[in-house]
Amino acid sequence: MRRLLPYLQPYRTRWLAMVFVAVLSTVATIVIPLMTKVVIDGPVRHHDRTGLWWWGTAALAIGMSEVLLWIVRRWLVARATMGVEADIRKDLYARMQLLPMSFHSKWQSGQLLSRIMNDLGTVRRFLSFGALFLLLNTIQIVVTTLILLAMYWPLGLVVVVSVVPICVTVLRNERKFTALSRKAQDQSGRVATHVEESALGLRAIKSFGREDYVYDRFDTQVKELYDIQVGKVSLQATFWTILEVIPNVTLILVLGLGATAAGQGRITLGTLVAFITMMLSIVWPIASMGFFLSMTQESMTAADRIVEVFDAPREILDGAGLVPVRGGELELRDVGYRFPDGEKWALRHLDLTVPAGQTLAVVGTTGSGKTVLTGLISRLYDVSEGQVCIDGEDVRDLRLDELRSVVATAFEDPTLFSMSVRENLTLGRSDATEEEIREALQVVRADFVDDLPYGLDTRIGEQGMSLSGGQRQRLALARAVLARPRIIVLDDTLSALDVHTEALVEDALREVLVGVTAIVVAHRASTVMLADRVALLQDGRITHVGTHRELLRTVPEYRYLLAAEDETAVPAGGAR
Ligand SMILES: Nc1ncnc2c1ncn2[C@@H]1O[C@H](COP(=O)(O)OP(=O)(O)OP(=O)(O)O)[C@@H](O)[C@H]1O
Repeated sequence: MRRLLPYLQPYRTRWLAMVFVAVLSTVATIVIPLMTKVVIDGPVRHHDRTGLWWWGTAALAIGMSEVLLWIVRRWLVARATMGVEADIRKDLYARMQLLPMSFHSKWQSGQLLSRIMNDLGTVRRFLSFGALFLLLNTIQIVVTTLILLAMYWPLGLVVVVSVVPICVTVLRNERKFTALSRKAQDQSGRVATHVEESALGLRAIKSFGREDYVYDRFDTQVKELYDIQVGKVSLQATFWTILEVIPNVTLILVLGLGATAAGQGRITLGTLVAFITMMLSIVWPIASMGFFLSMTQESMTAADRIVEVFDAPREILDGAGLVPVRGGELELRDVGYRFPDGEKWALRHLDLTVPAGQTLAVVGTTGSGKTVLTGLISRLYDVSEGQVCIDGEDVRDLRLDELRSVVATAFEDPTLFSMSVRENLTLGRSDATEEEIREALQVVRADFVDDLPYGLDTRIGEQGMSLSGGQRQRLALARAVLARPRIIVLDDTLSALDVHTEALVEDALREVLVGVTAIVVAHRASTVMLADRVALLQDGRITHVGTHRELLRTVPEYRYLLAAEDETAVPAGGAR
């Protein structure tokens, strides 16, 4: 929580104004019973009508100003804390964008969602009224108790003694409650993950008719959340009850002892009335402390969860250098990569050079490390050993924004965002002209865009679901082409296209690849033909590099991998 407090800094004037106004209204709350004492022991006792009017009017004025102060406080609350929530949320989001792929593959997306939405809301509620009431209630309880002690110490002592079991209860339950809060927050993250996954994977669930199975799993998760919440409420119920009962029992004692003392003339009637009124005025602050203390604990665990995201190591740090303005030669020097938790090397001892303007195809069995290799170029992952260099500069020494504007990647599984086709396309280059967008669409043969209801301005659904796999791949490819990179990385980007569309896109790509350094992950001979050379990746190692013809002639594994192409040739030959 302390770590999040600096976010209050820009709003400190409003926040302090809010606290000041609230403290003033608490002062009014405390003063009114004191006035009662003065009225009873003064004007009422002495039948002084004028004095009664004066004091009555003064009490009314203080009461009215208390109301006004409450209104002002409520008005200030939103202004003081909504901004804090928005600022933390923006920073948290920015942080999530900076965190490496290894972080995102470890963390469930629902956990991030629940932290950025629920936990932040909890912290904001605490900052806007939880912390405030904790402070106000404490001030009110302490000041009132001191006044009570000063008015008639034996009765004041009764009030002080009654605070002891309250403190004991709070301390005893605090740790249990904190643990339960954390459990509940983590579990609600898991529930959010489940909802998100099943919404995204609805097609697979429906096609296998496994709605019941998914529902049962969800039910188990929700039941667990329910049990934790009920546990939390039971615990709260115990200590809230104690906090409710103790001040009321104390009140009964004060009434009895106070009446006796007044009867014996040890205190005035005014003191007794003021005493009881003041005692009544702290019943709610004491009783509500349970609520505000649990709110504090909840928001502290929520703040912990938020800070965990801020504290996750960035790993992939910005370099200082600019990408040299040269052709874009790409070089892998003894590169190795191992996933942080992985035992096996995904890639090892990779030595490759792609001269500027040339295209290298990477062919390999599934799981051989092709995608990992493509991710190393734009530093989605950092090499575990060796170096990836562009024009002789280690990519880790370059500024990330520079690097990523020079290298464009299109993935096999294209991600399109819930925005217009145009916005999706210009993600890598926001200043692209209409003509350039059209050219890029022409390269990938995405004529279907003109048939969309609003053309380029059509908003495509979540993850572009309203488009076919091949259409999505072509848009992702157009996005990479439009970025006009010096180095283009295509990770099996044509896999979802039919043979004819693929051939058309390849023809156009051939033109795009002129003058651009490219790495093209390929499964089909026709795509391999785009490249000047081919590298065969086997089990994380490059075993052969050469032209397509050379490898076809000399490497049986390579022939085997592209065998599907030969088979497609057979029926054609057979038909002839
Ligand atoms: N996040 C991860 N953590 C640990 N291992 C991973 C992770 N992602 C991938 N791997 C492993 O790394 C290896 C290489 O994966 P990669 O995705 O690069 O294969 P690929 O050659 O692109 O396969 P495909 O052709 O099927 O896409 C695989 O053995 C895979 O299981």
